[in-house]
Amino acid sequence: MTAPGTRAQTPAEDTDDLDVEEALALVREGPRENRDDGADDGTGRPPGPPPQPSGERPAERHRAVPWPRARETAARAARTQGPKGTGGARRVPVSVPLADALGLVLAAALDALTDLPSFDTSAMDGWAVAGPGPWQVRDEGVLAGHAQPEPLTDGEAVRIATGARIPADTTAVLRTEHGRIDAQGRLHTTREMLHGQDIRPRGQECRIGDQLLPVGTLVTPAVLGLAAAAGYDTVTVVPRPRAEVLVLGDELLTEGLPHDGLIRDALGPMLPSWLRALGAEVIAVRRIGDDAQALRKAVTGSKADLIITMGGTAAGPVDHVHPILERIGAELLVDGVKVRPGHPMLLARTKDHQHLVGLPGNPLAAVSGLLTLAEPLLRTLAARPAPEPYRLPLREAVQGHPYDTRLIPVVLRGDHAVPLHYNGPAMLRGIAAADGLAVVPPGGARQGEEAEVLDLPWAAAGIGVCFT
Ligand SMILES: Nc1nc2c(c(=O)[nH]1)N[C@H]1C(S)=C(S)[C@@H](COP(=O)(O)OP(=O)(O)OC[C@H]3O[C@@H](n4cnc5c(N)ncnc54)[C@H](O)[C@@H]3O)O[C@H]1N2
Ligand code: MOO
Repeated sequence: MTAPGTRAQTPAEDTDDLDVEEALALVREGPRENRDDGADDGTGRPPGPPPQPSGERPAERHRAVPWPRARETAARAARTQGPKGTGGARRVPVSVPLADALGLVLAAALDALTDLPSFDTSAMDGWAVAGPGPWQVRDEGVLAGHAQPEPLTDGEAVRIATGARIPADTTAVLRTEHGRIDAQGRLHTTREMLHGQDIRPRGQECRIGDQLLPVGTLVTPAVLGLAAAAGYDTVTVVPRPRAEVLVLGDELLTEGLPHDGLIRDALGPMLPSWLRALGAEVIAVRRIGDDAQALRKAVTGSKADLIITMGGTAAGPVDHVHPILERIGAELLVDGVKVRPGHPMLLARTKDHQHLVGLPGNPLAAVSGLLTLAEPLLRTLAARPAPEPYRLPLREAVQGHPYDTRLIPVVLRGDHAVPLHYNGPAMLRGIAAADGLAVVPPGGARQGEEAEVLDLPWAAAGIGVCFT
């Protein structure tokens, strides 16, 4: 690996960060016409037969789908009949207390349960007055939250607080700063007054039964506030999809320093909170090791909507994910994706209303799988709106993979995406500092060229907001 100081001047290719397989694929880049399997890679370039990069199962290149198609497949897999307006989400709506609704999506329209305001109310601190001044001021004032005050008679005024009920026959509210009391105790206005001034009439914002927000609205803090104001204690929402995480690999330690060929599990601490940020409820995290029977039992016994496995997707002696899926008769919907890192990722339907996303074990490859397959699937299950795609110019050139999309950690600086180094499949150093991932098409991107950017859930929303 090159010392960090020498990297600043280099384009964000980092061939030295690539695994052997990726690096070989790069040097073996053939002419575009010699592309592999005839599949559309979303670039509009003509397909052709592939060279076989080393370390790849031959059959995999034929099954691997282009990155955009993998995302569409994952979104579609979750789409069946669901509440109208929720984009086909299949979950049965639930009623939850407002405190638990943040980040969920409304499965029933938010119709006002009351007029808002529900009574004529003062918009300002001052005096409620009746008729033209000067006015005789009552001794007793009117505060917010109190019972209906006595009606005013013409020429009478009463001290009133913002939000208090307006006495019957009030013609206007005079603000404190616009009134003057003379020596006889009479109230005068220092400004011209309009009839109805600073009175919020009942129903000004909505009438009972008005639709305030449609089905499909994401529940934000502001939506919670509106729902409360409109009289709701609970709202009807699409429930969080339930996710179960299966951590594979005998080499993983849960604490302490790596030793004797054992390494720290980096995905166990990362995935559950990331899944929650993507809208899931994580119902279990199980450590399976490299035990095929335990994996089978965990998969067949799971009650989750989405099972996520981490590791074991490739063709090694203890890579049990493919064999187990085959044995239980799961339907492979995506078996390899033309994306680096992460190409061995997979998506399977394990049974009705249950899917499994197999993330590769290399940590950045797992992130790639999470954003490529789990994100669209969870988003559709949760009926969340798809993020609006956006593109930014790259501050540095990024060398591409010859045939596959690359996902490169970037920080956003001004109007540019700055590619980060340490973006190799086994590295988390780049992504831990990143605001997003740039989507670099096959063949790469020049300096200044625009690339799509996938936001990381916490980059825009703030860490406290997105992990609810
Ligand atoms: N013959 C082939 N070998 C490999 C291929 C291939 O296509 N053919 N693909 C390579 C690529 S690319 C990747 S990515 C990995 C994917 O491998 P698996 O999904 O089977 O993952 P493992 O072999 O279990 O682990 C790979 C790597 O990641 C480490 N790992 C696993 N889990 C964790 C974790 N929770 N925290 C931190 N690190 C983890 C594991 O120790 C390995 O070093 O396969 C290549 N090989
Ligand atoms: O190239 Mo793998 O998919 O390490 O990421």
